[in-house]
Amino acid sequence: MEKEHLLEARDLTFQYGERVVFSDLSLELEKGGITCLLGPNGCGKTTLIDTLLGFHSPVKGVIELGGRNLAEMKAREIARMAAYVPQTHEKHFPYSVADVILMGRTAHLGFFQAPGKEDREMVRDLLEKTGRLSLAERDYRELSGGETQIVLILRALVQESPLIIMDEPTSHLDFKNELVLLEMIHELAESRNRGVLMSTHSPNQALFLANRDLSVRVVLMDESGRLISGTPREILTVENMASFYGIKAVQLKNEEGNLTSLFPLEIIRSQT
Ligand SMILES: Nc1ncnc2c1ncn2[C@@H]1O[C@H](COP(=O)(O)OP(=O)(O)OP(=O)(O)O)[C@@H](O)[C@H]1O
Repeated sequence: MEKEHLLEARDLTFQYGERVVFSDLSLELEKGGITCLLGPNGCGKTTLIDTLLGFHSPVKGVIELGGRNLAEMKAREIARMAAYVPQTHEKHFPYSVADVILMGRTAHLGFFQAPGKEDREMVRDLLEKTGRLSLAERDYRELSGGETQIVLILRALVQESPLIIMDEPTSHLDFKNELVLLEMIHELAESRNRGVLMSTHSPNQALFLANRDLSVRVVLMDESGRLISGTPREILTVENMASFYGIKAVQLKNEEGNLTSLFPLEIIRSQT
């Protein structure tokens, strides 16, 4: 059966001035599929995400979102197709948490239309369902890093777009909330057929999702513009950890022999 692409990037090249961050990169994101973007600090994960969302223009290549050329789409059209959870978020105004989440509904409203009762109920239901109702009236500016991240994820969920793109969504989350988010991603992909792209520093998250029978792909980048992609088992090898991160890692497997995690042991120091 032909897979349904939500996003297709072909031969993308991006550079800041003279510095090429990635070149001739191709990527497809499908309904029900999860793509984990991994790579060392500064390799270009955020830059790639920003390019896929139209915040940066590639110097070469084409991005199609929902079958349309991204370069010709308006911000509101992009937001209906793809929700975005940023890594950082400026907090200038004294909005309540409920109001910040409500902003996720903007893509569905007319130009001068205010959110209605149904939109507010949707936000309330989501806060209740996720056990965060106590946050609803808090001043968004006063939230901790982890609470902010949760609110930005909830804002993306009410946007109800077929694709969700998250930039290191677990960077501030505690052990339990990391699992809560992974369960949410699982539900989004499996039950709601959404596509998910997330950058992460934890290869184990890709393995966690893949071991739950989801369609998971890993894209591994490095600072020299090298990029490989495949299933978590194909990409998360000891050899690739040495080659892309310069570390010696061990693979841990469960009783069934499935790879469950990678553990970094030591830095590989050159012999010279
Ligand atoms: N606006 C900019 N102008 C010039 N160079 C930039 C700009 N933003 C990022 N860079 C550089 O581009 C490279 C890729 O940065 P990017 O933030 O995409 O990496 P990353 O993989 O997301 O990093 P991290 O894992 O640390 O979040 C880095 O070398 C960074 O210093």
